[in-house]
Amino acid sequence: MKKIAFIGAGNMARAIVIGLVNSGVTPSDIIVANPSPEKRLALANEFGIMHTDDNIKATEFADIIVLSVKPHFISDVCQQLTKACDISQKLFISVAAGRTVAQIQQALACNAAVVRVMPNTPSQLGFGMSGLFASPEVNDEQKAASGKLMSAVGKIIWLETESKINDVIAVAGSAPAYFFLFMEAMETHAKSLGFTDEESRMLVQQTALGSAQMVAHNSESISTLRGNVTSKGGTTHAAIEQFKADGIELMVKNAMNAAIARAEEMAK
Ligand SMILES: NC(=O)C1=CN([C@@H]2O[C@H](COP(=O)(O)OP(=O)(O)OC[C@H]3O[C@@H](n4cnc5c(N)ncnc54)[C@H](O)[C@@H]3O)[C@@H](O)[C@H]2O)C=CC1
Ligand SMILES: O=C(O)[C@@H]1CCC=N1
Repeated sequence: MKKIAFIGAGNMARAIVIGLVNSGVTPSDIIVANPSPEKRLALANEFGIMHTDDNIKATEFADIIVLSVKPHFISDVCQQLTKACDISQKLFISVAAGRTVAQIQQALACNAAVVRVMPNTPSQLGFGMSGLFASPEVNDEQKAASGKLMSAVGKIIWLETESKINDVIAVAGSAPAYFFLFMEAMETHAKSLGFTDEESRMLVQQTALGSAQMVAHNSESISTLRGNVTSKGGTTHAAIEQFKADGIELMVKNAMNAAIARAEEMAK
């Protein structure tokens, strides 16, 4: 594996670093740069990776630079990196939502090889789902390296067009939060039904885990799995009909489209 620098040591960088180290990448081949010490020191102490407060040093150390700062910092960070040694041969991987290849290359002041990745936080457990788009400047070796890097933390799909990144945001990048919201709502009502905090958490957690495992381990459609739980005229039927009457399909579609619209707006 090549040397990898993370610029920004927040949630997403942490998720990918944990996944990489757990998948066997040598910790001393990873460096994380962050101006404030807390998050980078926590990562360095927990996983034995290198750390610095200097983005340029991290960039000079690595072959692959993972841009993992908030979208509104991407341009400033890239402009700063142009002061590092020759960056033209490095591979830049951006996980930022709403920042295009063209914007990144403009800030880097060169037609650098850029792979846009839209990962999600389950990457920290090796259960990530990422969509990847490679700019035309990315060569076969760099494409393979970025695919290998993200495959270390979950499943990947390659995208033919950059705009599909926004669709991946809606279906996977933002989506863990949708499931958490649903689980939170169930947990809250379980408590109001009189279960203890611990019982509520376990009831919801184990049911979500079991359901996801059933989807992963069955070839039947998700719709069939739902049907198998739903006895005609029974309790599940009553619940599902209530969800439908309250407009769950439209709610989900509108929420996903809102994520896409926001990503498009952020790219302007
Ligand atoms: N959190 C998520 O579930 C996902 C996030 N993303 C993308 O990942 C990127 C990072 O998001 P999070 O990790 O959630 O944010 P975060 O706020 O947790 O982490 C960003 C980190 O960057 C650091 N930082 C700020 N300015 C910096 C600079 N000039 N140089 C170096 N580091 C700097 C901050 O101190 C912070 O630790 C965003 O662009 C977001 O769109 C993509 C997919 C999923
Ligand atoms: O909320 C966001 O903008 C980022 C991108 C996908 C997940 N978190």
